[in-house]
Amino acid sequence: MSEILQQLAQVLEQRKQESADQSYVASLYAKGLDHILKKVGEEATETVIAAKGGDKDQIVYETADLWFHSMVMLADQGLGPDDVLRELQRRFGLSGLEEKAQRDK
Ligand SMILES: N=c1c2ncn([C@@H]3O[C@H](COP(=O)(O)OP(=O)(O)OP(=O)(O)O)[C@@H](O)[C@H]3O)c2ncn1[C@@H]1O[C@H](COP(=O)(O)O)[C@@H](O)[C@H]1O
Repeated sequence: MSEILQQLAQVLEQRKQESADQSYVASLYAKGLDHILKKVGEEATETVIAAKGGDKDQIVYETADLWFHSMVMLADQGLGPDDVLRELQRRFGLSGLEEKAQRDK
């Protein structure tokens, strides 16, 4: 399933060469990092509201918007889904409580 993340990441890279009036992603790059971060914040808020509402379809829809805009932010910063997946892999099996205890030492 993570194949779609790789495919989307490729499209996001290609959109760096395209014009803002032909592509929504290119228009986000053209508006700059602050605008992309504003979209990430908006989509995060909409995801929270959807989860409070409890409608499963709406939660999936808003989370997809949040993941998509987060991926645009990563691409803008020269990063991609592999970087985040590697970090999740590194954490896998390490209890959040243990990790916090190590950090607080
Ligand atoms: N997955 C997405 C995707 N998810 C959401 N969106 C867009 O993100 C926007 C969501 O923002 P809002 O809900 O705030 O709607 P809005 O008011 O129109 O947005 P703003 O004008 O405020 O930015 C909508 O325009 C959606 O169409 C996406 N746009 C593109 N993609 C992927 O990116 C690819 C490249 O897109 P283009 O660059 O547009 O060709 C597409 O083929 C898709 O795979």
